[in-house]
Amino acid sequence: MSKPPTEIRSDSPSRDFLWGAATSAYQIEGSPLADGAGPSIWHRFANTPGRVLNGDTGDIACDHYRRWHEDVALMAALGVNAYRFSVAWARILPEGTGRVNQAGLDFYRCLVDALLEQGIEPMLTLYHWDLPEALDTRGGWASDASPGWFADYAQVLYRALGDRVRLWITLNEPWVITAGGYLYGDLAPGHRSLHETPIVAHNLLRAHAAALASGRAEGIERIGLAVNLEPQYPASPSAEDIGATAHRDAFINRWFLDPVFLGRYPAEMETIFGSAWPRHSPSELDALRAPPDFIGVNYYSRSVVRADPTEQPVGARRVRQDARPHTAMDWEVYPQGLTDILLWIQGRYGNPPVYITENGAAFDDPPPVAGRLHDRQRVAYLRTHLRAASRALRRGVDLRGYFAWSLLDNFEWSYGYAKRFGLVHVDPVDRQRLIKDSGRFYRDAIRRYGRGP
Ligand SMILES: N#[N+]C[C@@H]1[C@@H](O)[C@H](O)[C@@H](O)[C@@H]2O[C@H]12
Repeated sequence: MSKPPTEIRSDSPSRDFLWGAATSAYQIEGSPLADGAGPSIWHRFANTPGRVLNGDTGDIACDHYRRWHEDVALMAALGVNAYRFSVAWARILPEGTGRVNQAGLDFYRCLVDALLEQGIEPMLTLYHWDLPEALDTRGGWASDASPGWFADYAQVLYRALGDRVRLWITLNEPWVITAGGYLYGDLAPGHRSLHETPIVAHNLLRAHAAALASGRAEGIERIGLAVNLEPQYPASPSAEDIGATAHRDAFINRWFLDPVFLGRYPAEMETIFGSAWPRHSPSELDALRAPPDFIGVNYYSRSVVRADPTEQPVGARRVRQDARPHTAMDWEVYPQGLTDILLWIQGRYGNPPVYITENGAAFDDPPPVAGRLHDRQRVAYLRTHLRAASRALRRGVDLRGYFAWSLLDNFEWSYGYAKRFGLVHVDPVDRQRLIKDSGRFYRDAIRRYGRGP
C-alpha cells in the first residue's frame, strides 16, 4: 500500500482543516424529474442526440438521488470531514422562479442532516451548470433578469438550510459556464456566440454579487466563489509567446476574479473580444466588486502557451508537453501548477481564505479484481498534488481545505461516463460502489494528517 503524503500537515492556519470530496447534482443524482422537479438545460442537452459521447445522459447517473444514504456512509468510511455538493435548481424551483417544490428542499435537507450526523461539514454549491430549462427559454444567463432569478433561488435555500449549512458557494466555474455553454458550445445550452459570451459572463458576475448580498441579508457568513484556475506558462521567452500567455491568463484566470476583488475587468478582454466587448460604465463595474469570503480553487493542470493567431478569440494555444504524463482527459500532470496558482492568488488578491474545491484526475482505471481496484496513477496524482498544496501552506497561503474530485465515478458532461474521476468506482450496470485504492490512500492521508494536533 502506498505511503500517505509525507508533507501535508494539519497545522494549517485554521485548525479545522477540511478534507473532503466533491460532486455535483446532475453528475451523480439521476432521477432528474422525480418528485416534482423541473427539467434543466442539461436534461435537455444530454437527451439531444449527438451532444454527449455514446448518447449518455444523467437520467440515472450514480442513482444518488435514491442511494444518498449509502453514499454518506461511504464518506464516513473514507473519513472525510466535509462534502461539497450542488443543489439542482429545478428541484427547488421547477419553473426556475415562483413556486417552491417542497420535495426538492426535503431531499437536500435529509442529505445535509445525514452529513451532520456523521460529523461531515456540508459545502453547498448553489449553481453547478444545471439551469432550469424554463429560465433558458426566457433567455437564460444572457437575460438581464438572470441575476435576480439567481438571487431569489439562493434566498430560498439560505432560508431553508442556512441554519445547517455554513459553507456556501454561489457559482461553480463561471468561466466554464460561459466558455463551454456560450462560446465553444460543447456544454449546455450549446451556444456559439462571440457577442453573447461577455454578456453572459457579466450577468454571472452580477448574479454572484446578488447572491452574496442576499446571503448577507439572511445572515450567511461564509459564501465563496469556485473558479477553475490554470496557470499559464510561455512556451518561449519570445514577446509573442509572452503576450499570448498574458492574454490566455486574463481569459481563463483573471476574467472573473479581477471584477469581484478589484472591480475591473482585465485590460486584455477588450483586445480578445474586440467589438463584441460591451462598454461598461464605472458604476456597472463597481457593482461587480463582491469579494467572496473564500475562493474555491478547482485545479487540474496547467498550460504551456504559444502565440497562434488562428486560435481565436485569444490568439494563443496550449502546447502539449509530450515528455510528461497526461491524464485520460489529455491534461498534463503538473503538481507545481497548484502551488504556483495558490501563491498567485495570495499575491494578487491579498491572501484570501482558499479551499481547493476540486482536484483530481481521470485515468483509464483497470477493472476491479477480487474486490479491489488498483488505480495507481490516481494515487500518485493525489500524493503529488497534496504535497504541492502543502508547499503553498508552508508559504503562508490561507488554505482551509482540500476536496478531491470526485467522490464517485460520475457523468463527465459531454464525455458521458467515458471519463472516471472517482475515489469510488461505480459499476456502469448496477451502480454498485467500490472504494478504489485512491480512496484508501485518501483515507489514510486524512487519518495521518487531516485531524492531527
Ligand atoms: N473535466 N472535468 C472534471 C471536473 C468536472 O467534472 C466538474 O463538474 C467541473 O466543476 C470541473 O471541470 C472539472
